[in-house]
Amino acid sequence: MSSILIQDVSKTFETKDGSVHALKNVSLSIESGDIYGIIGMSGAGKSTLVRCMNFLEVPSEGKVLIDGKSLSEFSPKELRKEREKIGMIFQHFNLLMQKNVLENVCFPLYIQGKKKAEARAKALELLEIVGLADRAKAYPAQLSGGQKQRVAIARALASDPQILLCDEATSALDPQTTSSILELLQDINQKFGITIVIITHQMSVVREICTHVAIMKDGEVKEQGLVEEIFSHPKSQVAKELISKDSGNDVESKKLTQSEIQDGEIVRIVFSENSAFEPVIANLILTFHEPVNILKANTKNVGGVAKGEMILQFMSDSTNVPEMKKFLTERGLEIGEAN
Ligand SMILES: Nc1ncnc2c1ncn2[C@@H]1O[C@H](COP(=O)(O)OP(=O)(O)OP(=O)(O)O)[C@@H](O)[C@H]1O
Repeated sequence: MSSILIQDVSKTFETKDGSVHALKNVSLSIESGDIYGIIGMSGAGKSTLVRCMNFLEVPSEGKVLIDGKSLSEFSPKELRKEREKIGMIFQHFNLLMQKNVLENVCFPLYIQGKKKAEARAKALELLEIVGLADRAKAYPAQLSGGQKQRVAIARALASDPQILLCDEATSALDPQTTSSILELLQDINQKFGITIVIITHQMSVVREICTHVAIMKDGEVKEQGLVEEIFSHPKSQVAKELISKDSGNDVESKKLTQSEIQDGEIVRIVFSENSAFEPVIANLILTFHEPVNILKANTKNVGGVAKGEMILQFMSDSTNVPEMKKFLTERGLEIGEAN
């Protein structure tokens, strides 16, 4: 397992049209075993940041430390060795189209100096792990996008990496295939303890598997922390925007018109990491035998638990409101005033 520490990293590209400040004083701490999401819109600096993590891009300023060792202090030979610890997968898979699946996975093993038989045995083991052992003889052109990404993952695992960097690895895939690739990445993280960094522009990818997230805009990290915490209490404007654009809303945001709103008390409830794993609102209604208006709901399924917020309105003549609020707080929901 390996940790990555990014300290005050800036990266400036000099172009004929002037300087491009792709990263501005970025600091991140990715712990061993994390699945860490880096999210932001196009041009935010995500790819540049992830390329700095293995020094494919050398920062203009600041340090990158892997397991406490600064990459800038390595000799070119040591850096090559260190890079073997860091696998990478990409949006367009980058497979060798003239080679079959088995030979694609063998390729990094040959570069490490492994003999053909040994390389093939290991490649087959890896293909087994990614669920493609039966396609070893196929060529990339004969595979679906999801299968190609599985081959790329097997190839990335060939050098027994401790870190796997995934640059928009699911962006070219449909939602169902995306989920199956994310499941595979989660499996790999758990089975082999590999630290995974996922670059994406889709919040749904972050909430499906990431433990932590950094939200980038204009070369800066605007917000970072635990995924659950950021989904429950986004602070930055960009986090709020990304969460509201997340197409995976389990409950559609619905605003009732003024005429539909009666004059009962209105509260804002927040589902957080402490919230109960149960259909809380349904149980509230069943327990108190009275209706509750859901004026607005913006909840999402984060790792199987509801996260987000709702605006609720109690019946205007209800005498149960204090007890109903108690019911909600006992289930780990936060209650505040709706504004
Ligand atoms: N080699 C380069 N030379 C000049 N400018 C670059 C270079 N690489 C990246 N940039 C610029 O740096 C900024 C950040 O780019 P980067 O690719 O890191 O963003 P991103 O968030 O990964 O975007 P995308 O999702 O579109 O790939 C952009 O303005 C980009 O044009």
